[in-house]
Amino acid sequence: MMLTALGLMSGTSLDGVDVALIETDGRQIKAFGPSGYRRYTDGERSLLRQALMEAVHLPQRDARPGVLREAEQAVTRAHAEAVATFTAQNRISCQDIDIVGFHGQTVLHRPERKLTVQIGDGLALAKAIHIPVMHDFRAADVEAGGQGAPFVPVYHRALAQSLNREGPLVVVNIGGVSNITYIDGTDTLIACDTGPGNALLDDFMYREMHQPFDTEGRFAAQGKPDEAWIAQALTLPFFALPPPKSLDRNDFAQLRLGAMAPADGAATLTAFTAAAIARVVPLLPKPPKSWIVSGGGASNLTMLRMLRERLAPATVEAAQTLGWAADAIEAQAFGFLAARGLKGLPLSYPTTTGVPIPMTGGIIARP
Ligand SMILES: Nc1ncnc2c1ncn2[C@@H]1O[C@H](COP(=O)(O)OP(=O)(O)OP(=O)(O)O)[C@@H](O)[C@H]1O
Ligand SMILES: CC(=O)N[C@H]1[C@@H]2OC[C@@H](O2)[C@@H](O)[C@@H]1O[C@H](C)C(=O)O
Repeated sequence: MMLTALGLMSGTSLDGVDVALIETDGRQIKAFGPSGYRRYTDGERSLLRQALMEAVHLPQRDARPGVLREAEQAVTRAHAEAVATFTAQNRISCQDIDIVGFHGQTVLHRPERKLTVQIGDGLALAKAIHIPVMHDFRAADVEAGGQGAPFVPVYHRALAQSLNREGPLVVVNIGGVSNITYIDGTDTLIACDTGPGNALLDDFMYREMHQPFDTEGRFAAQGKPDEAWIAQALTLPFFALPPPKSLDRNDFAQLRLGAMAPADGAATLTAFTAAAIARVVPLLPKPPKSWIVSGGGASNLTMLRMLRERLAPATVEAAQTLGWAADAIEAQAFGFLAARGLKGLPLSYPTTTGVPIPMTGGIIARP
């Protein structure tokens, strides 16, 4: 049975809430609906930054000490507003939506402690928007011993079905953190986080240039990467680990650039993300022939150029050039995952998160 699912994603970049509608049976994509975006206000973003700092000491998934309670309420409210605006603008009635997939905001990811925390109140959201809400997608996976991330691979596989690209094909999502899905035409999906995405660069741009990000990579284009710094950073043990593996947004936040001009700093961090993605190639069964780049990083032209240099002779294409809605893919994915969760289909596999057996997940809250 086809479902109309609305996906809501608030990623590690802390920029805002992506909204996307999708028609799917959880296996195939029947149609894409519209997508939308609700930016976090400066106040919300600084509350979320405080919540990330406070979450470092969280003992368990449902604890909400200090500012975390207030941050959770803000996340829920922002999502409710995002849905209200989206449905009004697109003249969609809440009765037309079967399920909402609500990722929430990750504030801590420590799978080795069986702990991954996404704040956002599923029940309060369901009551506010009058639609059933699926949430807590990652909990069952980490509880069973999986990494709890990445979860978009099943959706990347569904998207890739419509493509005619020479395999193996990799879809790489460059958000706050980067992750890949390796698809070789067999049933086996291989996936992992690869290292930084835009988060280090965003934090650097904010500190040095008082800008939220490096628009189209124009600033980094004026600088020169410090290859010795990148080679040193790539000696961190994470990069040599085989997939599956996952990261917390702030796992590399302690890395410090040496003294260099700001443009060289931006170039170095952009090249570090590209080099960390390329570092995964020897850890895959075969070298990929085609790469498709999604997430906000696909809008960074310097990032795309650096990826092409490091992945040649493989082809590198931005998802939007294939007609995919690069910025909406993760929101679509959580709509798709909600449909899968409703049907009890696996959300994660031993080869995507390291969970011992294919695992369904998500908790449903009804209005
Ligand atoms: N026009 C642009 N030019 C350069 N970079 C951009 C542009 N638009 C977005 N970005 C980058 O993409 C980031 C947002 O990416 P995205 O929305 O994919 O992240 P996310 O969903 O929060 O992260 P994650 O996938 O880690 O959950 C911004 O913070 C910025 O670094
Ligand atoms: C714990 C968590 O929220 N991880 C995010 C983060 O952002 C990118 C990368 O790290 C990925 O592993 C994941 O998000 C995507 C949507 C995923 O699960 O596939």
